[in-house]
Amino acid sequence: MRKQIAAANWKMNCTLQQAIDLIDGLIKENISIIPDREVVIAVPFPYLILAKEKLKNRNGFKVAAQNCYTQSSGAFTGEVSTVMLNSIGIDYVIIGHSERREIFGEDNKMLSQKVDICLTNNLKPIFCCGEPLQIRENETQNEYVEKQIRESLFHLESAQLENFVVAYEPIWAIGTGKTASSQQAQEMQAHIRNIFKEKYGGAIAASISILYGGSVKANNAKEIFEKPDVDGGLVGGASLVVAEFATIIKSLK
Ligand SMILES: O=C[C@H](O)COP(=O)(O)O
Repeated sequence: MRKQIAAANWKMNCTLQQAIDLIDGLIKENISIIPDREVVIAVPFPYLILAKEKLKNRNGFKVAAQNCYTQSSGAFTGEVSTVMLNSIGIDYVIIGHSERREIFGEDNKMLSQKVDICLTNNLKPIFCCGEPLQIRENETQNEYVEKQIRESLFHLESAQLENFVVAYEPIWAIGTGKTASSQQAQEMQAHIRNIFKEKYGGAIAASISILYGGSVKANNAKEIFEKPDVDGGLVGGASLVVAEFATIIKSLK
């Protein structure tokens, strides 16, 4: 079911004490989450159980991992599997964040395997896509994003796309303070929905939550989120400040 989602991606930030303060601070805000909305907190692996425990009685709050490996278990030193994440009650996994693609060389094929293993182990992927600056300047961003989606997701059956979340994150807008305009976000997100419509039909396309990510802040979230194909945001820097993220949650439509 399509939901409006405010997702925090803490990335590789926070000591244990900072993580505790951040989650407690959010809880203290006492924001009530209505049924068709969700708040997802993607924390570093060491804090997953803590986040899960603290948020377990909070309606609408979900916990996400920021990555997973392609295999369920075995000799893969340093990796974390979706079987493990499922066993501690994690709800979502961010797949294919541009930092994973760029810094760790994750390609569309590997990401298709990560999506598969998430779905096998009852974890919902938040599948990230988005173009670098040069592609935007060449005006080939629509083809670029379509290729990312086609190569990583088009092998899925329609039923596997229930509860699926996509995050469009133009790389030139991540952590730069340079946000895509709400119009640019809407145009791309309508395009993404149309890609799913052509492959899977209108009902499936309409059921997918498509988030925007890239310098979402308290002062621009409302304008971006009110666009018809923007179902909330994947928020980096601003999710590390309680008051900022609380305002972003309240900006969901
Ligand atoms: O996952 C979040 C995105 O990379 C956006 O990060 P940002 O809000 O710091 O630009």
